[in-house]
Amino acid sequence: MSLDPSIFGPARERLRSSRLVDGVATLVVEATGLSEGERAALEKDLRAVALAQPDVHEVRVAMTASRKAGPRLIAVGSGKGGVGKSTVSANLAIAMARLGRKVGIIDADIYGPSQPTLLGTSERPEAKDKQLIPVEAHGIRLLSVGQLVSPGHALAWRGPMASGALTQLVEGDWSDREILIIDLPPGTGDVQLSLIQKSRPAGAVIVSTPQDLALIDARRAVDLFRKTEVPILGLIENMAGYQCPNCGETSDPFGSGGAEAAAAALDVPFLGRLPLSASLREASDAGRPPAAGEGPAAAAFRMLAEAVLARLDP
Ligand SMILES: Nc1ncnc2c1ncn2[C@@H]1O[C@H](COP(=O)(O)OP(=O)(O)OP(=O)(O)O)[C@@H](O)[C@H]1O
Repeated sequence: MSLDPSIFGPARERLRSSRLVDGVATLVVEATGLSEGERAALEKDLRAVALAQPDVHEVRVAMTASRKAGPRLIAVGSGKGGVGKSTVSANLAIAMARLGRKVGIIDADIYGPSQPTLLGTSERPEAKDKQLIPVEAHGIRLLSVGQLVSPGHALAWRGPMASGALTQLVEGDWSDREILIIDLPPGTGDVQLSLIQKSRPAGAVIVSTPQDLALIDARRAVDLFRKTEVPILGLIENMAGYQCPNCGETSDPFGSGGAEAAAAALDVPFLGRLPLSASLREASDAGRPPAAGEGPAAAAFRMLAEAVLARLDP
């Protein structure tokens, strides 16, 4: 025997079967595309309706979801600008590629798209059947807002125009990629919110500097990802301590451990730190991402990449 689907109202659209045997109702529900929260709410509603039926003593709900093929997204965000989010995104992507992953990067920073500079490429993407084909650089693929507009113009964009362009980037031809890093615009406003809702990242990385102010901003980023139910893979502390250009030694003129403590207080994993380093900045500005080379910076990014991947696939 089965329950009459109409008792479930609009939720019946997701109901695939509703059997009733000896007072036990078994509901099979199609949950593709729903967030954890939406699934839980749907399950609660269905359960309540079924339990209210006279012959039902127990309800079992089975959720099924067809896994969408394609890359998994990792959003890299920061509460404010200038903390090194783009630098970290680019080098994480390259370090992951060097660990054998097929990686793409979406530069969604409408206020200052810097990935073409960081990756040293001025190539423009071609379009095939209205779909953008990402360009290749340092073993990864890239689509950037910066490739769609001339420098300095992105800033003037308003809501719908910006989100139209961002949709084009997200819907580019990423079919052969396993992982897509998305370099979000700095901050925690509406642009970030709608991009996260649209692209549904599998996880998020937050970049912060050790200064108190930036950590308050990191808290905002944490709140944004919690609100959108994106699992936070962890916090990366950037510009932590000062690396002497002569001897390579790192000192902590402003004290150390702030971000680690903040991560603990925010209840997010601490993924590691990168020192303030003149050579890192020079190489980045010149389009030579340190993660693509050898040396301490490459090793640091490799460790961060491993930490992120370990959280993504525990
Ligand atoms: N660890 C570091 N040591 C030295 N300089 C760094 C470090 N990380 C980033 N920078 C430099 O800081 C500047 C800002 O970095 P980046 O553009 O990556 O930050 P962002 O958070 O993405 O900024 P925006 O919000 O403006 O996009 C760049 O000049 C970059 O080279």
